[in-house]
Amino acid sequence: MNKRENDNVVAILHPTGELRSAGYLSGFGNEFATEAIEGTLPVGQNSPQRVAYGLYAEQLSGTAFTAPRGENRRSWLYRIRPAAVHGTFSPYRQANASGASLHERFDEAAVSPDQMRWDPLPIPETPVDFVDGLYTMAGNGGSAAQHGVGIHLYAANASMDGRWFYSADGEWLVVPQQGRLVIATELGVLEVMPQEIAVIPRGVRFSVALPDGPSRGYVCENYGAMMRLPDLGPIGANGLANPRDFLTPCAAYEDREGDFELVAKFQGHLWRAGIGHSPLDVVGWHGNYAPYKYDLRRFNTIGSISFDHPDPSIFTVLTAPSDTPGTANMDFAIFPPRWLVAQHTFRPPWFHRNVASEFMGLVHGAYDAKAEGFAPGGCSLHNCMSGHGPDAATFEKASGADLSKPDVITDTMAFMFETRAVLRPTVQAIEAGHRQRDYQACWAGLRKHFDAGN
Ligand SMILES: O=C(O)Cc1cc(O)ccc1O
Ligand SMILES: [Fe+2]
Repeated sequence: MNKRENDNVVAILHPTGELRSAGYLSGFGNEFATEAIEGTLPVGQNSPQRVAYGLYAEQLSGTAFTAPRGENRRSWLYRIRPAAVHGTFSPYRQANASGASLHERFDEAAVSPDQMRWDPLPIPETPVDFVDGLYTMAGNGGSAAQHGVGIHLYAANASMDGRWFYSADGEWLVVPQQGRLVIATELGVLEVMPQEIAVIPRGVRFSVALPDGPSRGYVCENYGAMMRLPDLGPIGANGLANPRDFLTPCAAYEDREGDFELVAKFQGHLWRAGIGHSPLDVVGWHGNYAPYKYDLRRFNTIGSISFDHPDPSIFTVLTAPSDTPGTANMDFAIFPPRWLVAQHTFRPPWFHRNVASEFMGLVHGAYDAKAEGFAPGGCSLHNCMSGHGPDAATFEKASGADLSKPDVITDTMAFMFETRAVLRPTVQAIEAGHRQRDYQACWAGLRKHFDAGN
């Protein structure tokens, strides 16, 4: 058999021990086929008696075997050792000085209807990698219930070295805010910059390297049905996030042995097991269950060209359905640079209350509803029916703006994890030193303008 390395594979194992990107395949949820060594993938079947090059065949199922064809997600992996090969798991406690922890305990504090906001999570002063730097902010539902989300932040300054992580509890939407991430997964390597996102399916093992040093960002762990592109309705066949801009990595593997560690998130708890080899040993794979990345700057933003500010659903990048049609378990929406041209309209986001709950973050620049206090890396929580909207400074400015001219918002990238169920902040989030306890003051300056005679 011809054992030639695939020409598309730039480098498998970098001298520093890091896997490097071998390129990408384009499209959302496609049936992909990719091999780092030509001749790896069996032809016309999935599980031959003997796989090429002495590899093992292994199926990775992300949906029920019997899920309808349009929903069914699975991939076949051809690997050096099956995923079953590792030691026994014992409870794992994150190593960091700050006490930050990743968990699923959303019932430890009464959830108040207060609007809440936080400054960016401080970067650690001692070496902390992505796993040890994860910090759960809020969530609902859980892995046992298979619906809801966990919302986490990460702040890290060290690359994961000799260890890999996976979550059996949900898929991970990673939104870096500071620092590039090299996410080396079983199915290939994703390089993700701020203003890009990565999605790692439930169960896929990965490590995170930080080539730019101190890094920070957001994670939405989706316990429910997998995220997908929203339907476009009357928008038509194109627009918002276009499928071809989603990139899935080409196969890349390493054949590495040592005294390593596998960390799992399973039913809300972290576990560790010894593993004698790198689990990133998949030489080829095919299927439609795979990690992907997307550049948020490719989003085709659509808005009002007549009057009134549209509902933010127009900004949906990805949506994860619930059992109720039209009511998502979670939506991921962004607020990218755009023109504001609406006439006789208050152009920024309006004051509102929402049956859904809104967790917002800021990747870059400033957000058009908040003149001050919402910093890149910070976050806010506006829960079910809690009033919110532009702060007083934004209201005053926009109420007096000259609407004869279009206004362009540049240098911005805010986002929202919007959920059907109330987002319950964790005790560590409520008590955090970086929580802005005076957040409500941003609306206190909204003066009474009422004049019945006018
Ligand atoms: O609350 C927010 O800032 C998010 C938001 C933005 C918008 O343009 C319309 C509604 C909405 O909830
Ligand atoms: Fe809102």
